[in-house]
Amino acid sequence: MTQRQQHHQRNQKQDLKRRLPQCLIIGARKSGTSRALLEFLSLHSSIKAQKREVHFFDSDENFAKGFDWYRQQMPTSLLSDITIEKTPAYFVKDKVPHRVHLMSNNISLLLILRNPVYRTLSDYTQLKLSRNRRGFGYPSFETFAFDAKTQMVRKNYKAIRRSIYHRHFKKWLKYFKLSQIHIINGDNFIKNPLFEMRKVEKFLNLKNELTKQNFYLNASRNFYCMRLRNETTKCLHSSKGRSYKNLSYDSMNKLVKFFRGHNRRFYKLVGVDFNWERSVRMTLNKIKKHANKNVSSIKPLLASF
Ligand SMILES: Nc1ncnc2c1ncn2[C@@H]1O[C@H](COP(=O)(O)OS(=O)(=O)O)[C@@H](OP(=O)(O)O)[C@H]1O
Repeated sequence: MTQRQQHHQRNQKQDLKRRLPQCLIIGARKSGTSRALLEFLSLHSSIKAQKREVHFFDSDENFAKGFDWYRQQMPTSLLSDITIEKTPAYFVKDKVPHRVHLMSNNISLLLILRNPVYRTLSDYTQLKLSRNRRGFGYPSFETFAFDAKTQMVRKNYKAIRRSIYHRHFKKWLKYFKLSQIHIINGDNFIKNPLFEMRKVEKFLNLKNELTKQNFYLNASRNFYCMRLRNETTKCLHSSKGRSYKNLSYDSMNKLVKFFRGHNRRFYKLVGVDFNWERSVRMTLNKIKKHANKNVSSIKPLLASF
């Protein structure tokens, strides 16, 4: 090693510290935030990610511990790296945007959003399976989502409320410029992760490192998995990429109609039309073809049922 290289290595070591994140993945829950986006981003050599959800900004108890405590939760990084933390609950919790702004007003924010109908079903399925695992039964999706008397969509059901994106997004726009928030189309991200990851690299001013070699479509999972640097492969946990069971055409259609206006308001806020209704309508049309109008299993987008 030359003297210059030794000097450079010494400087780099001294530079290695725990730093507050310069980028946050703020959500949304069940959109690919927790694993897919963070794992795919971590393939980049300049990304230093805390893999655990720290829940700093949404928990009063953690926030009271202060920014220095938060910094200590981060992995070590070089000055040239980008430290990232993700907690999907950040997107929907009222206090969070202000608290993030107190830490940094020029932070970069990543928000991955799926079609709200699929996100809602995914949210319900997650809660149902976790109750079932503990040996409890769980009421049907319709019991939660539709008023027993009127059969109208219950906007206060948590899984629905979390999918009314414009309401949550408005709170972020009070503190941050639209240009600071990069929205990833979660449905596209499932189908073509490289395309979406390249846009993320650009947004974060990272050099373009990710290539098609990093991703491959796993036939049995019907989802993209990663090829790591040491030539091994890694898919996400089997709890990611589930099928949603037993939703009728009418229930699904009711959800599509409910979200129509909310989606339009969101498109207007961000200046992008995500065309969510079109993609879910394609699923609906497939369901219609089933004689009994019952969906035995939906696996959106990549797989057919
Ligand atoms: N490559 C790949 N492999 C597996 N799963 C993928 C992938 N890309 C995106 N997704 C989608 O990620 C959804 C889970 O989202 P999150 O990780 O944000 O869920 S959580 O909020 O942390 O529980 C998960 O939701 P479900 O399909 O409902 O299980 C997936 O649709």
